[in-house]
Amino acid sequence: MNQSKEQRILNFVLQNAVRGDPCSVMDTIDKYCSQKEWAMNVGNEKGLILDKTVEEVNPSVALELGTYCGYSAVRIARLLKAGARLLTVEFNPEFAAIAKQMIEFAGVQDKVKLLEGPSEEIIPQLKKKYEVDTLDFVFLDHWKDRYAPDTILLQECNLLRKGSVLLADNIIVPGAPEFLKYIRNNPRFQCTNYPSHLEYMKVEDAMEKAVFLG
Ligand SMILES: CCCNc1ncnc2c1ncn2[C@@H]1O[C@H](/C=C/CNC(=O)c2cc(-c3ccc(F)cc3)cc(O)c2O)[C@H](C)[C@H]1O
Ligand SMILES: [Mg+2]
Repeated sequence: MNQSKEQRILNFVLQNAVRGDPCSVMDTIDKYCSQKEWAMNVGNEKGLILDKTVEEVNPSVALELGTYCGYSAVRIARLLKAGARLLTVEFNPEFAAIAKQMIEFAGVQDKVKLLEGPSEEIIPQLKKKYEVDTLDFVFLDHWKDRYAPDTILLQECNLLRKGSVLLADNIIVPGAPEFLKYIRNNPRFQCTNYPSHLEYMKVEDAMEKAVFLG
């Protein structure tokens, strides 16, 4: 059976990146996806906005919704302090398997826990099953129509505290209109928009940061 694009990306990393070097893994994925096959990794331009936000928050517990190939999991995990952890959620078994290998090759597996399943099932389990008190940082990059319901679910599950930071990808392309409407009209969130470009393209995109005010 012929390989998937995601398998080709992983193979390119395994053959060309430096094992144990997260930046080498990120650069190799970006090289492949800009020169050979486009893929929906957050990429290096929006990745810098992600980096700055993670460094600013310096989270002890971070959550990512939508692991895909693991590019942003590697990107986030490389910046985490000793003892901090990233929980990343992916419901497609093929992508979860690829991301697991990507995360291990990058050498950040000790900081990352990949949770396989749909976010609407995993989020309510975070406190009891995954020993989470509250989340310091959440990166939303899964199906765009799920950003708003999952943000509501995070609140219902008492997983946000005063100062928790949400960062959402793809505010312009593909767009997350319901999320924007919800978060920008909600007095419990302080929102900031970060204009950028779609990964590997000259198309405008943006990220939205939303700080929970408690
Ligand atoms: C219902 C279950 C919800 N719960 C879930 N629970 C767990 N995992 C979930 C859930 N919902 C989805 N996932 C996983 O997350 C990933 C999904 C990621 C989705 N990302 C996009 O669609 C996108 C598109 C473009 C784009 C831009 C321009 C174009 F022309 C084409 C494409 C660019 C971008 O940066 C993008 O992030 C992964 C594929 C999928 O299995
Ligand atoms: Mg995205």
